[in-house]
Formats: sequence, C-alpha cells, structure tokens
Amino acid sequence: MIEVHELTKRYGETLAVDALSFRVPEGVVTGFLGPNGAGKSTTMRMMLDLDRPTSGAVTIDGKHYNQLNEPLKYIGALLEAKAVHPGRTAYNHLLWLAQSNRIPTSRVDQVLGLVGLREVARRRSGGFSLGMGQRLGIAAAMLGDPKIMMFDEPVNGLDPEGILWIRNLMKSLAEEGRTVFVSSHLMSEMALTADHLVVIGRGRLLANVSMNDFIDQNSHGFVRVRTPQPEALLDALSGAGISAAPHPDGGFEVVDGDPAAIGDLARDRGIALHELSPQRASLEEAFMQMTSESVEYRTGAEPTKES
Ligand SMILES: Nc1ncnc2c1ncn2[C@@H]1O[C@H](COP(=O)(O)OP(=O)(O)OP(=O)(O)O)[C@@H](O)[C@H]1O
Repeated sequence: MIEVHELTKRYGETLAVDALSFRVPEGVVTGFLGPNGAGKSTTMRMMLDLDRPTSGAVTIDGKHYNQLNEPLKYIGALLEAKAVHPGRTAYNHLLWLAQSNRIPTSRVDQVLGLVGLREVARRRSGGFSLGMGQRLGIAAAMLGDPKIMMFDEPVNGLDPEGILWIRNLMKSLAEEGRTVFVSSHLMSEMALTADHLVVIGRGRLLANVSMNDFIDQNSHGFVRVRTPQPEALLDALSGAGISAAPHPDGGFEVVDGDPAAIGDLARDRGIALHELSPQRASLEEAFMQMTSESVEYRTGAEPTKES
C-alpha cells in the first residue's frame, strides 16, 4: 500500500505538487492522470525518494522509502527506461541491481525470461530498441518480486504488440494482489488498463475514484436511436418531453435518455426502431469535461500562483 500524505513540492516559484493526499489500493491497476505539467513525475520521484518533498510524506507499507531495507523487494519502478549504462549488458545491469539488494542471482535469469529478453541478455543495452529498453526496465522493476510496482508512461513509443504485452502484464500483476500504479497521457490506453484513477491538475488532487465512477460523474451518457420513421419518432419524443438531437449519420441522440422509455414509446406509436443503444462517454471525454470545468486547467491558461 502506498500512502501519500499532504505531499508538497516547490521548485522556486513553481508549486509542482500541492498538498496531495491519496492511497493507492492493492489488487487493482491504478491510473495516474493529469495534463502535462500536472506534477505526476514529480510525485512519482518523491514516492521513490529521488526528490525530496518540501513538506508532507509518502509511506510504503507504513515506512518511508529510505527506511526500507533492500527497497527493490518492496517497490519496483519503471521511470526512465533508458536509465541504464549503455555499455553494460542486460544481464550485468540486472546482476548489479540484484547484488545491491541481496537478491539471488538465479532471479536475474528468471526476470529476463519473464520479459522475453533471455536471448539478448549478453548484449550491451546501448544497442537496444525502445521496446527492449522498456522490457529491461520492467525486468529491473520485477527483480525483487515486489508487492508494489510503479510505471511512468510505460507504453511511450512502443508498437502495438509491446503495448498489449505491458497492458496484460500490469493486469496480471494486479490480479496477483500487487499494487500497480501507472501514469499515462494516453487516455484510450488507460481506459483499457486501469480499474481505479487518481487524477491531478496543477499539483492538486482532482479525483480518486473507480474508472466507472469517474466516467459516470464527469460525462453524460446518451441513447442512440435509428428509425425509418424519423418524423413520427421526433414527434412522439417531443410529446413525451424528451429532446433528441439529430446525428449526421441519420440517427438521433437522446442525452441521458432511458432506452426502455424510448422503446416503449416507439412501440405504443407503432414506430419501428432499427437501433436503440445506450452509449457511454469515453475516458477522454470525461477527462476533458472535468478539466475544462475549471479555468485553471484549461489548455493555454496561465498558471496562477498558489492555485
Ligand atoms: N527539476 C525541476 N525544476 C524546476 N521545475 C520543475 C522540475 N521538475 C518539474 N518541474 C515543474 O514542476 C511541474 C510539474 O512537472 P512534472 O514533470 O511533475 O509534471 P507531469 O505531470 O509529469 O507532466 P508531463 O506529463 O508533461 O510529464 C511543471 O511545471 C514542471 O515544469
């Protein structure tokens, strides 16, 4: 369990993280979302003691990172995939990390197998592709078999196969009961991976909810209706006080509509329906809705000091 308590980070005039508090639950993938510059990387660095908070604290299973004996056994992280000495082989990079945390050497071979790098283990990592570098970073994160794993933008620059592999890996790590905390600015990817969301803007907490609740709370669902008798249907709907907006594809959209009520109304009037489908907004639409409601988070808005 990761707990963030009133975490604040100031870089001179910039308030990068502002009294942030949240917990990252176990057994699910938690997505960490926020516009560019929201403070995600700074928060993650402070979680790993790579940056010192101005105030507040992060605890991992109740302890500060620097109190963890052999930290790779508690928390594994992929922050900067290319943060590996280019002249070192994949095997030696992992061996060095394993030895520094008293992890058995046999585990190096095991994680190389888990990420599919066994065949290139003796090659220098400087010649690795981006995808191989990501896999090596993930192998390092898994080395200590930690209960908590953090990934900062793990699918950046990966091909579809690599993206699918990382998505499935994160889900299976969570299913094993681990805490999986992942940042990404790719909403469609996050929607497919995360069960829970922590959303920040300008260093502040905006939401800490399940994916489903976040979408429901920040967007309107609608019902898509298609009929060969559009005029009769529009008439019936407006008579029932339901407003429907025409869609360029010839159908209608009823915002916050109840499909059963629309279906019953059409049946009562003898109107044929060729489509009656409830639609849900995407995570991207919900995210845009949430951030656009506040002037502070709108693209192009000047950051307000202390905001
Ligand atoms: N070392 C630093 N010195 C000064 N300012 C910094 C430093 N690191 C981050 N910042 C500032 O802190 C704020 C938060 O940055 P951070 O990189 O944490 O955001 P982010 O949410 O990870 O953004 P992105 O999605 O663009 O990576 C930004 O205004 C950034 O310019």
